[in-house]
Amino acid sequence: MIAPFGIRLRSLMNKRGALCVGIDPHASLLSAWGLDDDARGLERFAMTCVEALAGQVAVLKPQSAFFERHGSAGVAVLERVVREAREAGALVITDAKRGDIGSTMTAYAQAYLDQSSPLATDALTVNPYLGYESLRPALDLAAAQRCGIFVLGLTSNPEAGQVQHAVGPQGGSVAAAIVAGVSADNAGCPDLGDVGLVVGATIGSAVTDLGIDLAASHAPLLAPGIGAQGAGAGELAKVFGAAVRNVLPSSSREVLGAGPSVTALQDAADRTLDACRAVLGEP
Ligand SMILES: O=C(O)c1cc(=O)[nH]c(=O)n1[C@@H]1O[C@H](COP(=O)(O)O)[C@@H](O)[C@H]1O
Repeated sequence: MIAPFGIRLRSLMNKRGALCVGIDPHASLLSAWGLDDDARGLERFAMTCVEALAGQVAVLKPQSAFFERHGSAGVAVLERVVREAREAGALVITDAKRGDIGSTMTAYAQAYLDQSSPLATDALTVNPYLGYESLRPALDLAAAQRCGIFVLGLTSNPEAGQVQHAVGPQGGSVAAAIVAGVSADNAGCPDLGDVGLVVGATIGSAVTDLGIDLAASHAPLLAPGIGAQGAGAGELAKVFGAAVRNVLPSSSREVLGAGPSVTALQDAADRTLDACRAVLGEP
């Protein structure tokens, strides 16, 4: 039987280095690559990313919205991207940030995590702000299918603190309550668990300010915000402190902007990985 997601992720981070490249086919990037903003351009763009990077980086993270905006033809491209990236040896996190009442969450979980679904992936980003327990159907199906879940914790957008830093009735922040839920689900894992957290590389001192112990959660820590949103590898040590070993830095636009040349994309990913390694150390 396939190993649980956290074990597969650690093993690939050790082998290929801790880097996730996001496949975010913005209209402006399609244009910069000389492609039309339609499903054919999308397919060319996304499959070039797969060709360049799926055999090289540990994780690829296609962002569903950029595929959905091309309708059913775009979703068909997403299916192909996820399938072929996995076949080429990368782990795939589908970034769809799903979140709904539990009964609907079951259907989202089946769409992405049931390994017989056309959209079957290794891990899914989810939004816990309907309450952590609303995610339970996805957490359960992920565990049964040896998949991962990445729960939004402290996101990289500037307005995130309005909700995530807010103090709840028990006196702790909303984000700390989400991290507590993740920690409970990963309890007993010796290293990385299957339930990750999304913590932006742009958030400065929020983790320490809110008294959050990320290392104790055993969560893989997906850290977007490297590059286009202004964070560099240098921010990682400051944001994550003792948890840096569990960080999976993520960059989309900065790497994608190097295309459409396959070798230029590979070099850009290598440069980002080298910069992160200088901070995170060798795995
Ligand atoms: O879940 C994410 O990946 C995510 C969380 C977050 O807090 N901030 C964030 O930017 N992202 C995603 O990361 C990608 C942005 O990457 P850049 O182009 O490198 O800025 C987009 O797909 C975002 O949806």
